[in-house]
Amino acid sequence: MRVLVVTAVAAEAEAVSAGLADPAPDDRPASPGPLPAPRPLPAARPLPGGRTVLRHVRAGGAPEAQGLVDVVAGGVGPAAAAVGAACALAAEPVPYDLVVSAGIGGGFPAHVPLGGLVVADALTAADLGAETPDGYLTVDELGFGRTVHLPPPGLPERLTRALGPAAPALIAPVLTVSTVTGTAARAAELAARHPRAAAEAMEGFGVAEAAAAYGVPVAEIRAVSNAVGPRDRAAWRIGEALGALSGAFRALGATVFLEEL
Ligand SMILES: O=C(O)c1cccc(C(=O)CC[C@H]2O[C@@H](n3cnc4c(=O)[nH]cnc43)[C@H](O)[C@@H]2O)c1
Repeated sequence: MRVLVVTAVAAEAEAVSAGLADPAPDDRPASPGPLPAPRPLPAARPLPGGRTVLRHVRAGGAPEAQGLVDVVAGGVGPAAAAVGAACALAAEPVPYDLVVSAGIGGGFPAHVPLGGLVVADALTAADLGAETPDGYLTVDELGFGRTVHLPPPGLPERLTRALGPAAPALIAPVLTVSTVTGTAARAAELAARHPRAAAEAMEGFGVAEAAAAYGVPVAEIRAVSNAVGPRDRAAWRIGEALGALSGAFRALGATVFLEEL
């Protein structure tokens, strides 16, 4: 497996990397072993915009057969994320098997608690469309573009199984927004339009657009740092969410990312 993980900010990339580099707990299924600590990509392949790739390689075998997870902080928002993901995809001579959008996110409290994990079964652009006198229209309804990318069938379930009971995750749509929801009215509007959505973040759909352009499957994993609703920055539990993100990638790095998906 060759996996590209795209986060928004460096703190998220470091949390993912820390999880990947951490030994798996004893009660996990036997695996070839944890991915070792990351090393920076060779300077010959820097990414534009000062983006850095953290590379985790499974030791042994020929270079082209090695399991590999690259982690890059692409930037905040769908546009930066799409650029970051596309640059990383373009820089890698051997194609990736999977691109994962990962990071912290807002959770819809009816579905997921703070610190909880969501594995997306749909990566949905929730504000890519037009307001009309008759309501909101998505770009698909307007007749151009798309607003939803889906992971391969069964992948969210396999990822969730690999997370295991220590890091239980909900499988549900994750919304991508360009503006963090900050009012109850906006939260209610999004929930009415996307009743199954469990989380919102700002990058998944952008990462998915880049992955689709390269013909690579996509997934999204979010650790909930705050509730979607009235803005209360003091109530954000960023440390807890980053810890949950590390835990998730600790489990995935020890098992599923080393196998065929
Ligand atoms: O301040 C910090 O220490 C810090 C550490 C890590 C990450 C952050 C971020 O602010 C990351 C921004 C990132 O988080 C996603 N996010 C989180 N909550 C929401 C939300 O309610 N609605 C939308 N997006 C959210 C988003 O993907 C941002 O890119 C700070």
